[in-house]
Amino acid sequence: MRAHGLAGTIVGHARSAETREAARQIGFVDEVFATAAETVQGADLVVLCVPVGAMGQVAAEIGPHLKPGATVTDVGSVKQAVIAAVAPHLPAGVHFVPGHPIAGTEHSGPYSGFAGLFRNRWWLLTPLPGGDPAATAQLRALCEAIGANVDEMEAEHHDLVLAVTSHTPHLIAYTMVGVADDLARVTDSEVVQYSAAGFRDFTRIAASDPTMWRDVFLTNKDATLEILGRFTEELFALQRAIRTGDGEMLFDYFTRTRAIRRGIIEAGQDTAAPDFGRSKAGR
Ligand SMILES: NC(=O)c1ccc[n+]([C@@H]2O[C@H](COP(=O)([O-])OP(=O)(O)OC[C@H]3O[C@@H](n4cnc5c(N)ncnc54)[C@H](O)[C@@H]3O)[C@@H](O)[C@H]2O)c1
Ligand SMILES: O=C(O)C(=O)C[C@]1(C(=O)O)C=C[C@@H](O)C=C1
Repeated sequence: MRAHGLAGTIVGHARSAETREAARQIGFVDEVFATAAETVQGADLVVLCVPVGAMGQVAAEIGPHLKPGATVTDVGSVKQAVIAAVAPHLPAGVHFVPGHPIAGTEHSGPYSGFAGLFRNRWWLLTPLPGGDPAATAQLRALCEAIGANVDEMEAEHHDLVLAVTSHTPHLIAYTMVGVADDLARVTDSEVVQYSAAGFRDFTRIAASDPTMWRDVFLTNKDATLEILGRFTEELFALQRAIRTGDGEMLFDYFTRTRAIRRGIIEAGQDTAAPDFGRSKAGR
C-alpha cells in the first residue's frame, strides 16, 4: 500500500516491542502501538494479520474501538472459522469483508513482507451475505491496485478449494520431511547432502510457521480430512501400480498431472518457474 501510495497513514500493532521496532525501522508503518485497541482508533480500514486461531481474540480487543463505517478485513488462510470467530465482535455499522491473498512464503515476521508479494497473485474475498457491497468493491479496488487479481466466493467453497491447493499439500510436505527425519538408515547428513530438488521443495514448505499451520489444520478440519481421504486412496492406487508393475497406469497418471502443471504455468501463476519462452511458443 505504501509503495503504491494507497494510504494516507499506515499504523500497526504487534505484541512484541522488537517486532514493533522492526516494522518502524523498515518503514512500512508510520506509527506502531502496543495495543490493538489504540491502533484501530479512527482507522478507515483494519487488516487482521494474525494466525487464524488468534483472529477472534484480536477482534474482541478492537471491536469497541472501531470507527463507525470502518471496514475490517483479514488475510487468514481459512475463512469459515475466521468469520465465526470475528463477526460476533464487530459492532453494527462496521463492515466486515473477509479475505485471503494466495501469496506468501515460508518466512514469517516483518522482514518477510515485500511490496511485490501480491503482484499477479489471486486475492480471494468471501463477503458475508447481506454485507455492504460498497465496502467489498472498495476493498477489491485496493487489492487490485496492489497488483492482485481478485475473485469472490463463498467461505465454505474457499475452504474446500484451499484444502486442495494449499492445506493438504503442506501437510504432505510436512509428512515427507518427517519421514526422512525418522528414517534411521539414512543419516541426517545424507538427507542434507543429497537432497534432490523435489525434496528440497518439500523442505521449504515444511519450514513454514508452526503456529500458522497448526491453526490452519485445526480450523479447516473437515475439508482437509476430506481431501486427505482422497489423497490416501490415490496413493494406494499408485502403490498398487508400483507393486504390480503397472507401468501404463503410472505413465497415464503422470501424463495427467503434467498437464495440470503446464496449465498453472500458462495461467502465469508460477512466479518461480523459468519460462524459457515456452508460453510464447505455445508449447
Ligand atoms: N505466510 C503465508 O504464506 C500466508 C499467506 C496467506 C495468508 N496467510 C495468513 O496470514 C496470517 C498471518 O500470517 P503471516 O505469515 O503474516 O504470519 P507472521 O508470523 O509473519 O505474523 C503473524 C503475527 O501475529 C502475531 N500474533 C500471533 N498470535 C497473536 C495474538 N494472539 N495476538 C496478537 N498477535 C498475535 C505474531 O506475533 C506475528 O507478529 C495467518 O492467518 C495466515 O494464515 C499467510
Ligand atoms: O509459497 C508458499 O510458501 C506458500 O505456501 C504460500 C501459501 C500457499 O501457496 O499455499 C500458503 C498459505 C496461504 O494461505 C497462501 C499461500
